[in-house]
Amino acid sequence: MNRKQLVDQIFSKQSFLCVGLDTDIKKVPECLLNNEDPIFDFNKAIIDATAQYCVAYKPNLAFYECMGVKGMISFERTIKYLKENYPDHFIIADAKRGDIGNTSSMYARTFFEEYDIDSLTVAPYMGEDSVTPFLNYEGKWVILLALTSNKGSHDFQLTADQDGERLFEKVIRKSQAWGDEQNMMYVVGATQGSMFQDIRKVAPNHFLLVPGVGAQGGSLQEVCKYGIIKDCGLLVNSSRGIIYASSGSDFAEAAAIKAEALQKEMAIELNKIK
Ligand SMILES: O=C(O)c1cc(=O)[nH]c(=O)n1[C@@H]1O[C@H](COP(=O)(O)O)[C@@H](O)[C@H]1O
Repeated sequence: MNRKQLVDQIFSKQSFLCVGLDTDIKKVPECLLNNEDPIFDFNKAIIDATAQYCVAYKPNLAFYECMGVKGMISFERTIKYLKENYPDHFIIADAKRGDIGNTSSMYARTFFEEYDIDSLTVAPYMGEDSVTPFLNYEGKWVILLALTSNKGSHDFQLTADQDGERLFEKVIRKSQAWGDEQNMMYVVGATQGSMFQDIRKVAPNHFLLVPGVGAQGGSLQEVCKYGIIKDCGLLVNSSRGIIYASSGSDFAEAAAIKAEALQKEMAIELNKIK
């Protein structure tokens, strides 16, 4: 999916919500546990209930890989279901990959050829040759970790060099020589608040994937105040806050209510940039 198609979806649906499919078998409601593939059935119900309120889905690979082959089958079925039934939704494989060039090429083949997913989260730590193999695919996106939502983001990402440039700024500045605004986004945690001002100084036009609203306590209003741009430039993710809104048999309806509430707030923010 290219940037224009993503932006068209955002404005037509009045939403820049990404629903995180962090599906933990230990949190799947009891009513599904005797099914043959409870993870897929849970995802399918969540997708059907929330699709009208969001523009993207982000399955996090950790939640599938931890179940071995069975988990990967649930992942593959989820991707296939999305592509067949909701082809306009942007799909993010949250796998945080990145390795020496020939290994990154294999990761790229996995997610962009075998699964044919729109985008992949990538860790920048190993530098240019670990990232560029992901950028050779027309219509596919690298989503590079820049300033993450967790406490540990302070350990390295905020450290400045002798010229005062912080590591997350260096990542964003240098990586702009590898990809562009049409094939590269950055991850910036919603918990970073006013730091979005600093992000927009180095990446004024790039799309940002913003996890951390909901369970991690980030503020959508604050993210928008400092981070929104003319064509929106934001995909805001919530996982647990939506998919585990209820642990009962009404889990899908409860997820829809949470997703709709976020979509309504997003519509207000989009109205401000019209
Ligand atoms: O790359 C990510 O998506 C990510 C980056 C980051 O800085 N913080 C972060 O929480 N994430 C992911 O975003 C999701 C957040 O989930 P919730 O906190 O349940 O909404 C998880 O899948 C995390 O792995």
